[in-house]
Amino acid sequence: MKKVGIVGWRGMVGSVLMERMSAQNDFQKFTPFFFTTSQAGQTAPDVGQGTSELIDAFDIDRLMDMDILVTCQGGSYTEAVRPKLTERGWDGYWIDAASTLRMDEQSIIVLDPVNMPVIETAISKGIKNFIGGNCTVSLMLMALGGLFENDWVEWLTSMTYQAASGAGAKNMRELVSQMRTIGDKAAPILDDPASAILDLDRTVTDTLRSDAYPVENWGVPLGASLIPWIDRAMDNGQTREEWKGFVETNKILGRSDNPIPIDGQCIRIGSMRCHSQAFTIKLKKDVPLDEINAALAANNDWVRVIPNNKEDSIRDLTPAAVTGTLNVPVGRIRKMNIGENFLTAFSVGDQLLWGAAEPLRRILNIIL
Ligand SMILES: NC(=O)C1=CN([C@@H]2O[C@H](COP(=O)(O)OP(=O)(O)OC[C@H]3O[C@@H](n4cnc5c(N)ncnc54)[C@H](OP(=O)(O)O)[C@@H]3O)[C@@H](O)[C@H]2O)C=CC1
Ligand SMILES: N[C@@H](CC(=O)OP(=O)(O)O)C(=O)O
Repeated sequence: MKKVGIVGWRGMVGSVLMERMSAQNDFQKFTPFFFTTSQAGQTAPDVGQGTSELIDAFDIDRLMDMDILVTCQGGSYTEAVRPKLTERGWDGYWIDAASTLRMDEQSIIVLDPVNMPVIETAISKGIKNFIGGNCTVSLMLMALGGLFENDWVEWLTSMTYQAASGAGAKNMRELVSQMRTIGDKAAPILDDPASAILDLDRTVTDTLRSDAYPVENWGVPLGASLIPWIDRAMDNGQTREEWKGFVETNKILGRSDNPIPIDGQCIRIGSMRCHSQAFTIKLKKDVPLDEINAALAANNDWVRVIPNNKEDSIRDLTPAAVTGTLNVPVGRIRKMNIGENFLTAFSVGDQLLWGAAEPLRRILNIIL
């Protein structure tokens, strides 16, 4: 059996990956070795193959002994360790959640329901770095894969509503703690049915602006507000999250030489782990809506086309409905007033599953 080293298994993405791998019996297919940057010598998780010790994740000799390394440890770990393994001539497969190597020529961004041919070509050419894509990009492609597969997209904008989990575990906790603070401060007014609505509103606003509101991680209120900025600034006014939409999508589709223009605005909202996106899509031709719906639904096993009516949309096309599942609903699909070649749609997806862990466990299985 192949030896697979797993780094970052107890972080947020790593924990979701471990859950999925256990649920799918992946650990029966290889011999796992668990690495750590901080707990070497402590007991490793027992995934059905007995107990073992955690190995130092900076021990290059031990890493070199692995056939495949899977890391959810983050970009600084990748930067510190991957070059050392290359220098020492390690020939194994590197599977990584971090963005560091995504645009590297020696790497492929993996999303096999969408780019299996690109992955197969890469494996046959001897590519060894297989990197999970940006969550927003992967979820957009899972939702709209049918349009790209048919080469109908001339250009696309994506306006996002991104969950707290994309910023990490501490930020998720802080969002809930912000919600609690609002609830606590508003409770006396809320509990009095005769209270004036403007008193309630003023109390919430005062809470948002007060020192009691916890903003250590977000820097500003997210609960009962939003944050119109994700990741760092690029020179052209985009954020890096917005930049990834163009470069990563085209790399995943294997069309970096003939890219589809993609841009938009990425916004943080107060959902826990589901990213949502509203699309404006310029089609290359006037494709009838029933053909569009059929192509979207047929693209992969997880996309769900939601009929464009109130009942279905508010029930099935929300973070509350999707969180913790692999379903990627896409709905609110219609031609826009501005012309028959203009399509709008809205999608939701769990950013820790298809947005992070699932493409990694699937590429591991493909390589095995
Ligand atoms: N968050 C996301 O939505 C996405 C993240 N990614 C990428 O995945 C990588 C990892 O992200 P994420 O999972 O959010 O990182 P986390 O911060 O949750 O975990 C990273 C590491 O922190 C260490 N750690 C220290 N204290 C704790 C603790 N109390 N509980 C758990 N782990 C702890 C662990 O390493 P050790 O055991 O060695 O101490 C762990 O592997 C990043 O590169 C990120 O860019 C990719 C797609 C989406
Ligand atoms: N940037 C994403 C999460 C993430 O980790 O993205 P990336 O893997 O591209 O760094 C978000 O904040 O929602």
